[in-house]
Amino acid sequence: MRIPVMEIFGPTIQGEGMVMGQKTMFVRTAGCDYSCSWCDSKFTWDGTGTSTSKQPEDIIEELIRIGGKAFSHVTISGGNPALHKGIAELVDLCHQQGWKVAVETQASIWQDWLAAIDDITLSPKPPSSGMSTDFAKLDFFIDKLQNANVSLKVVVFDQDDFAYAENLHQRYPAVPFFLQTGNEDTATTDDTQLVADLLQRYEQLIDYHVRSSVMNDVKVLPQLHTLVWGNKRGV
Ligand SMILES: C[S@@+](CC[C@H](N)C(=O)[O-])C[C@H]1O[C@@H](n2cnc3c(N)ncnc32)[C@H](O)[C@@H]1O
Ligand SMILES: Nc1nc2[nH]cc(C(=O)O)c2c(=O)[nH]1
Ligand code: SF4
Ligand SMILES: [Mg+2]
Repeated sequence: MRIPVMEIFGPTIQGEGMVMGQKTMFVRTAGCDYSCSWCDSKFTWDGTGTSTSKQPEDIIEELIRIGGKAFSHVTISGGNPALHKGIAELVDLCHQQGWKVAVETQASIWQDWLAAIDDITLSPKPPSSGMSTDFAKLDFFIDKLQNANVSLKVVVFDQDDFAYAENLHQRYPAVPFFLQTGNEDTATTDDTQLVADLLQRYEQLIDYHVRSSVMNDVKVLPQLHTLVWGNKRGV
């Protein structure tokens, strides 16, 4: 079954969340059921980008053509990869190659192939995104993935977002939890200014975190790839 693909790139490092620093290839799918105000990948859903419909076998071929033998891990992101049933086959083919597979999704649409993923990041959206969380759906995800390597990652822009994250962590205390700095300017090419702003936001987030009495087992991380490469695509 075909998958609409926006870009395939790597090897690079996973710049976010539970496996930050892991060398990985990326497959970025097209389309999203959300429209977050601050989405750093709007081109996957706002009509400004072009996708190509690809068979899973062709994606494997392209991964090998681009990455050679210099990787053992593939991250599927988007958009929302969970829009696409064809990813089941892609995951199987990656596993046959001996590669591990990670997925990034906002936990709004369930697919049975999610249970086969090695590193699953669920990233529910805080108030600043303009989206609202269906907690019944999220409960279903967490229940289905209770034996999987799953984590929650919340991007925080302000105090309301932090309060949302606190509430979420208290709802699922056993799930590894990551806070992530929000990038407010996803268009700028002034990397010096961007990095200064991001580090200031990271410090602000650490400040919320260390003062909270309910986030003691939570990890607070920057978006590493934006610190290294700014808003550049395909890294
Ligand atoms: C582009 S999304 C694609 C996967 C999926 N749609 C999701 O949101 O989880 C990948 C990750 O980037 C995060 N993200 C998007 N825009 C961001 C921004 N401006 N600053 C920081 N993180 C951002 C999302 O919250 C998500 O965790
Ligand atoms: N290096 C790097 N790490 C990432 N982690 C999550 C990403 C994403 O856009 O989903 C991403 C990305 O685009 N690049
Ligand atoms: S859910 Fe993810 S891809 Fe979709 S709009 Fe939000 S951040 Fe962007
Ligand atoms: Mg990204």
